[in-house]
Amino acid sequence: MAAILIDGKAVAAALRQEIAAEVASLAILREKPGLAVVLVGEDPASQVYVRSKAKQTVEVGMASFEYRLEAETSEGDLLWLIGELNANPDVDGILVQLPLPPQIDATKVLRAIDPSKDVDGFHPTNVGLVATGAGGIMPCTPLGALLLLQSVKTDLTGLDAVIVGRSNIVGKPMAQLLLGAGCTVTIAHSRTRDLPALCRRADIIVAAVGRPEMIRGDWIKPGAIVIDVGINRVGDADGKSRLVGDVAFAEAEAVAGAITPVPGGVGPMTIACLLRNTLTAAKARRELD
Ligand SMILES: Nc1nc(=O)c2c([nH]1)NC[C@@H]1CN(c3ccc(C(=O)N[C@@H](CCC(=O)O)C(=O)O)cc3)C=[N+]21
Repeated sequence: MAAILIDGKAVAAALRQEIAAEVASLAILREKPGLAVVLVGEDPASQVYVRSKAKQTVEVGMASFEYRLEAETSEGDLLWLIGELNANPDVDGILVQLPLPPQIDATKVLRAIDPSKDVDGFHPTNVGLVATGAGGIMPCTPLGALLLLQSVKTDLTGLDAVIVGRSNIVGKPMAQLLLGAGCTVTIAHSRTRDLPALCRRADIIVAAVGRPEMIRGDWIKPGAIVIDVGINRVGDADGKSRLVGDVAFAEAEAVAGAITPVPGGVGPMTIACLLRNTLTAAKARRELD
């Protein structure tokens, strides 16, 4: 039996519609929510993401503020801009696109963002609030992955989840969200012994390692739900490039119960969740929560 294909594009579009409706009703009473995106340097992939973030922000009825700074921008100048955005009442959410150039300490920059405007959920205050189940802003990619899981199975209680990858951006916060949803969570990484055997026990696999097609079909328990967070650009034999995930999709699809594609899986959800976090932050700042 072939796997259910989890359509991230469709789930994200439905989520954006809900957000747009709520933004419209909110905007009757108050200023519309605003999202500021800061890009340092000219990384082409980052430029594509920033452009689609701005477009979708406007589409749901929010204000979009874009800041494109040259690659040589100093840490001090970036910190100054963040101070301005923290103080600007039209800005509800601030996102500083990662990675940052080497002269800038990303940790320092992320800590400078007002936690109530930290729509990426990367500030230690939000990390701590989410980890203790005390609220806080959830990071967009793990939140999107969780919503995709719940789109095929509403109750995840008691399921064995294996997350492959231990990054602060995906692996660790994903573990917190799955714990919160009642899963038994294992975080695997490059030093894990016998990763294939560990994965074979999982009801849920979340792949977030950034290695093209590393997770093979025979690592997957029949019927398991597979969420592929990886976005890897690889060169084809004919010289063209294409996007693949961290999961060998064709093999995995034959075994899994449900699986996300790349592209069209977690990626679109990341942006939809960014908009959701911006709306949540805007409501909190307007004391409508
Ligand atoms: N502070 C910060 N927050 C981020 O959330 C953040 C970041 N920095 N730096 C870069 C990564 C990457 N990221 C993506 C968002 C959407 C897609 C996406 O929509 N991808 C499409 C395909 C896009 C394509 O064709 O290239 C898809 O998977 O279907 C991908 C990647 C957010 N990031």
